[in-house]
Amino acid sequence: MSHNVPKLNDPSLLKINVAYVNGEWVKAKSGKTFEVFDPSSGKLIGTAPEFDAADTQNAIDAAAAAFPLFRTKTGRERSKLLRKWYDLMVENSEDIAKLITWENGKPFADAKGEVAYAASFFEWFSEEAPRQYGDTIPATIAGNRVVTIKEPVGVCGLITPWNFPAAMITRKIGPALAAGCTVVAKSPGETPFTSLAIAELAHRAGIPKGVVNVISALKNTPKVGEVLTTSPTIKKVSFTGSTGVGKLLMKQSSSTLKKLSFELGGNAPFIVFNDADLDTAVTGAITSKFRSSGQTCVCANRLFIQSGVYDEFAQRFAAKVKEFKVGGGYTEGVTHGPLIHDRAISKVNAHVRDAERKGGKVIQGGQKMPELGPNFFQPTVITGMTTDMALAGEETFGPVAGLFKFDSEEEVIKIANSADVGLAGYFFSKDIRRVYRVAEALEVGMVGVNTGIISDPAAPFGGVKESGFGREGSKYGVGEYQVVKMITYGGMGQPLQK
Ligand SMILES: NC(=O)c1ccc[n+]([C@@H]2O[C@H](COP(=O)([O-])OP(=O)(O)OC[C@H]3O[C@@H](n4cnc5c(N)ncnc54)[C@H](O)[C@@H]3O)[C@@H](O)[C@H]2O)c1
Ligand SMILES: O=CCCC(=O)O
Repeated sequence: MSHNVPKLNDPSLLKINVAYVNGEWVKAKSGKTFEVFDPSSGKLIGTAPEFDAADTQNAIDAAAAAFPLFRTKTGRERSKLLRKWYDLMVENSEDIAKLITWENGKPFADAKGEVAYAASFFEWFSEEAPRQYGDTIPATIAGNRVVTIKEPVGVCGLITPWNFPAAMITRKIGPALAAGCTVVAKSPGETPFTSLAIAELAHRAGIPKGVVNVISALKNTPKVGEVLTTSPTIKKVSFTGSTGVGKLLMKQSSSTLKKLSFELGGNAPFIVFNDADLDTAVTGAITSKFRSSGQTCVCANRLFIQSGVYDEFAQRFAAKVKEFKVGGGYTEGVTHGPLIHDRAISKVNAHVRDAERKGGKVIQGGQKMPELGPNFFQPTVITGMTTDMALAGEETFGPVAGLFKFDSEEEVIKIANSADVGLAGYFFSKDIRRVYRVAEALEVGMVGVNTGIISDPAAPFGGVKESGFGREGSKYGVGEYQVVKMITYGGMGQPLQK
């Protein structure tokens, strides 16, 4: 087989034309399907069912029917199911990674890293499931006793993007199941096959029918989204994607006042102060900016370098970027794959051309790579960036690093915080007082100090401002899928005098 068509150890993990509803593999009632393409070669991978409103409603009904029993399972029982699912993810990691590379394009080594990351959410939440404690609260009213218990919020609608076809869906399903919720997960239209393979592993793990439903749509996505956000049966929507779509989904959800968690777009500042360890800063910038070819919501978008180290940083950073090998994700030695589609290429190209027009200097890359395929772009470094450029105000979501020069700490904090969004921020410094000061001053949900990698199932992931609200992973993750119920026991009498 050509390197573009991976041979799976277990071919039954590739689900063509079917989605997973109520424990069964089903087609769209209309029989309609949509095509999914390999972003490296542009070739067809296969077709997936184009679910419509009625199909989505069936999945919601299945999740609703499964909820009353699933919510009564003990935390330990739910833990065992998640643990089994985790074990199956690990056992099948090679195949899941092949699917990720095929439909997303990221290099196979990165895809394997994503599977480990994705599985780690099942592991983490299998450990959280049995430990969902309430409170005992001293009452103000004599004779009353007050306690709280945590209850699952109900049926959840989950919507995830293509950039982490495995990890975004497990980061939502893991805590939902730990809390005792049942779910309808809409897989991304660009990368449905990874999610569907994970659904097959749910089946094999013995997750009861209807608890996990994974559906697919491309053209019908807005309709499916509307059903998930307006159905009175759905009590919670968790969405990862762009800020624009987040705003629409929030508006739609207002009709039934759902509980919401939104992980939206970012525009991460990445700041290198004169006193930074430059080797660490260059390594951090490489990993933060170019992870998944710049297509992560926490990728550095604006790199602010203090004037004393600007030239040296730029030269060392560009030299590292020059060493990248761009190509198809299965090719040995390839470090960076394609972008997801031609719209992503157009946006990246527009940001580079705009920067050039306004005086920026491309010192590395800067061009499309049609010789490799339609969706490849050279990893790019631009110096002389200014705040009037498109890249400064808008997330590029691609392999372009724009270097801005700054002089003072006050100046850079002001510019960094001028964005409407606030997901991740990074900075590099060896001054302990500055480290505290700047970490506290940045208007973001997550800060990396002297590191470019912050993603960890144990750490709360989420943003502020127009990057959304809610936290995924960590000890806070399950709470997003629970409601706190307060119970007051009246007439309990006063404590006995001893
Ligand atoms: N904060 C995070 O954790 C995070 C993670 C990944 C991506 N993102 C953001 O997502 C963006 C890139 O992804 P994208 O362009 O695919 O985003 P997008 O918002 O267009 O799509 C994300 C998901 O939402 C679905 N969707 C799109 N329109 C919808 C609608 N009307 N109703 C229901 N679902 C709908 C898509 O099918 C996809 O599955 C970037 O802005 C990035 O920062 C954020
Ligand atoms: O792109 C969004 C998620 C990235 C991550 O979890 O590190």
